[in-house]
Amino acid sequence: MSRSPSIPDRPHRDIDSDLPDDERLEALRGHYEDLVDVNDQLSEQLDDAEDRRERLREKVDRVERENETLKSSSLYIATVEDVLDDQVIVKQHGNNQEVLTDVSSRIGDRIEPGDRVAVNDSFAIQTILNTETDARAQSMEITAKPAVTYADIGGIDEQVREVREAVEQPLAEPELFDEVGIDPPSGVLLYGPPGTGKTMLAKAVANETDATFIKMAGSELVRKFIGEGSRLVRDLFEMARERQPAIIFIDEIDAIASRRTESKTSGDAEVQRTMMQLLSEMDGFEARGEVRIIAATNRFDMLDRAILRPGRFDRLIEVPEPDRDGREQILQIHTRTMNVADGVDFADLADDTDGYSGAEIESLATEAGMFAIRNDRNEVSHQDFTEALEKIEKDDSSDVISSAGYFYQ
Ligand SMILES: Nc1ncnc2c1ncn2[C@@H]1O[C@H](COP(=O)(O)OP(=O)(O)OP(=O)(O)O)[C@@H](O)[C@H]1O
Repeated sequence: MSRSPSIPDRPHRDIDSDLPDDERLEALRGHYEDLVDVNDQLSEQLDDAEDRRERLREKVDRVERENETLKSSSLYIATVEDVLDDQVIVKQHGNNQEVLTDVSSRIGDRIEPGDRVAVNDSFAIQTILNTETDARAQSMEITAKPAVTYADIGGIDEQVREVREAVEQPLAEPELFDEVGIDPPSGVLLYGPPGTGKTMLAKAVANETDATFIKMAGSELVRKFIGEGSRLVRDLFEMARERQPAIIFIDEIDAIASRRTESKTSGDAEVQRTMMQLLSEMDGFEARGEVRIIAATNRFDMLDRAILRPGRFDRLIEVPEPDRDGREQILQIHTRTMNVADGVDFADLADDTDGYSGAEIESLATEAGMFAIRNDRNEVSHQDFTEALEKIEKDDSSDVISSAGYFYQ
């Protein structure tokens, strides 16, 4: 930018009043010319200043437009690896590319190794991500005290008993384990077909022990938050420690802990890293602490055996499809708040729902209620249930039911 021109001195002339008139007139004319000269210089400077102002205004407009574009364009997520004097090393998520990038003083003063940042195409850091924008908050479901109780779970009494023993007791009566001198199971793995109550079981323990329920889905870890997996696993355990007593529930654990495949794509390496992080968190875990870990899968066959070693998921509980009595119990649970007619025969319906999971029985009850509404009744009859059954069978859900067994064998 050009430097500001100096303001010309004010013209000054001593005019002796004793001078003859013609000489005084000459001197005054000279002074007048000096003044006109200074005036011209000042007007020129004024024009220059206005030009400069105009150019600055254009520059501000351009910067504002660029700023708007930056705000609305996509940015990449990266983690700060190291902070140097006026540069930082960031590692882009997903491809793990490390880049040395300049950083403005506005951001540089606040940045620390480990921070998550948003970078643009040229890796310039645009912003430091705060917890609201953090994937950690989006990837976990956190409930202070879930509403599910053991009374809401039907047909899997033996599994409820086992879960209470392996998860609830160490939280509620840790002294029992201290006195006997044994460690409770580190992690509990629930396996079985979809919709059989695995998530309900984990929630019910949290309810019973007044523990915070923190759920993370394995599939989301590797599909939705690419490049974030191992960090999120670390965050998951950290969050559980902050909020203990807590139950960590990792659903679809097979997504991060499957047996290694032959292919060595970067996606596999990422999944592998996420699993290693999970194993290392579990290995460094205080078994008698106030955080319990439950995982669930309906692909037990696919699991990497490394996660089942002692000190990891060392208590396996199979949660099967409900048997006939179980189905009757579940039907009763899911019709508790429904206006059911006297003639509804739950034993009969239990016979007709062979192969149904708890979730499917719940949909059957809802569907029966829909039939009653469609027929302008506020009471649900036995026929509503049988029609609902026919509709569900027609929708071909039976194929899904019969294939479920194959998955978790
Ligand atoms: N044993 C059960 N007793 C009562 N309701 C059940 C039972 N099993 C499943 N349900 C109903 O089905 C819904 C889904 O069950 P839940 O999420 O616990 O299944 P899941 O085994 O975790 O399934 P997924 O493997 O698909 O995650 C529950 O909200 C509940 O309404």
